[in-house]
Amino acid sequence: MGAEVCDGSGLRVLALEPGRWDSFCETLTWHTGAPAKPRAAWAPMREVVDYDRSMLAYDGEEVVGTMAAFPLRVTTPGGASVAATGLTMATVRPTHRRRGLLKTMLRRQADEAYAQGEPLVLHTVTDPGVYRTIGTGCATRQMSVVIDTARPGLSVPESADAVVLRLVDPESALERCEAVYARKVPGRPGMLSRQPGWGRLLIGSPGAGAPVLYCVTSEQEGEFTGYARYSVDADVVEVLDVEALDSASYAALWRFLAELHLTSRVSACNRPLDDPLLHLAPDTRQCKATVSDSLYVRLIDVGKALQARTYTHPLDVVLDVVDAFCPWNAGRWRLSGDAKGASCTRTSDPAELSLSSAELAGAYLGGVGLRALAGAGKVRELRRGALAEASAAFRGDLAPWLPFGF
Ligand SMILES: CC(=O)SCCNC(=O)CCNC(=O)[C@H](O)C(C)(C)COP(=O)(O)OP(=O)(O)OC[C@H]1O[C@@H](n2cnc3c(N)ncnc32)[C@H](O)[C@@H]1OP(=O)(O)O
Repeated sequence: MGAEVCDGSGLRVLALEPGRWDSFCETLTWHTGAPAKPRAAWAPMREVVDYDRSMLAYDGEEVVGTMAAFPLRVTTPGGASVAATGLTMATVRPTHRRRGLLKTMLRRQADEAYAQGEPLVLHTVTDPGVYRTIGTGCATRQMSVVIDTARPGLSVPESADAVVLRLVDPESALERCEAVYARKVPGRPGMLSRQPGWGRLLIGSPGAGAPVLYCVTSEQEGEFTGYARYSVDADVVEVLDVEALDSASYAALWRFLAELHLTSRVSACNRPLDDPLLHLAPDTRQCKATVSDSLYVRLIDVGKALQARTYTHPLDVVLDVVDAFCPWNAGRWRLSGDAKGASCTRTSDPAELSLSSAELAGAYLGGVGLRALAGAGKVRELRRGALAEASAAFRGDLAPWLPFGF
């Protein structure tokens, strides 16, 4: 990545050199006012960051902007695994804000992704309104759930009694946990495959004062079938993650968490909106759930992106896309697809639905209905019936979900 002058005042954007990782992390902490972390806490990220695509912005010799990039693969509806750069840790020094620096960095990312044939970029963001200005849409939501375990226990199927649970050191079980996770990834849109360093990064490094992380694993007939990782804070079980290959193991793991001695609540901050967990509680009000936005998607190449997923019902529709930030996407596209595959090509046929790239990105993984967006005036139906057809075809059976932050 070469240098670029941002606004004629000497600002430059350069690729992050590997030797500057520590200063990158310290700068972003300083820019956001977040509590400082020791260098060791950031170290595992070194292994998974894409240095060529990560950026530092300079004013003279002074660093005034940061953006980290991670090479990721995301599951789309239908189970395809699509390469996509994940962008995060985007900060601009308070003295340099509102001068277009973030937009310059995102412009570089979009151009580079397009040149490399990547159909999407992914974002986790702290200010969605700012990212909306470049056409990103919120494509997944997550549920934070607190279960009152002082009330009746979870109602698990009898098959859970045959599941063998073991309490193990998270590090020693890491490889087997990652293998289970990898098998889950194609099954739900929004899930990211993890390159080796990510697993290590998630469980963190034990440090003085850090809560102890436990891992309970499940087995059936000698086969490793799942895991839950958690810590305990007073009477609350704080769940990091739970994955299982079958419903009996899943129920057994949650029952274990709910029955830990001297605890009265289980708190899991990131679960899919349609988590079967909600159906394990005998009393619906035992689970207090709150929903928040999670993964943001920017469609870099509308044609390639819409072809990289399948559609729940047969669909043939002409979309008129409004896209100021990636103008190569703007205009009409004929999208034809079904549960087996899709084609999306340029057309001069009359438009049947009109929407912005941000709305299309929000609906892309199947979590947001086009009809709901139309109800808010964000999608216009130009052929009667096109909205209902497209909305049903875009939606899927499972809620898309981003299982871990990047
Ligand atoms: C998940 C993570 O990224 S972790 C990092 C956490 N990040 C932070 O805590 C960020 C703290 N804030 C910042 O660093 C900066 O304010 C940023 C990165 C959000 C914005 O950087 P800037 O360089 O100021 O943004 P830039 O000038 O490029 O503006 C981009 C667009 O957002 C809009 N915008 C920027 N800041 C604001 C704001 N505070 N309020 C409303 N709109 C805003 C701009 O108007 C512009 O839109 P436009 O082109 O349509 O006018």
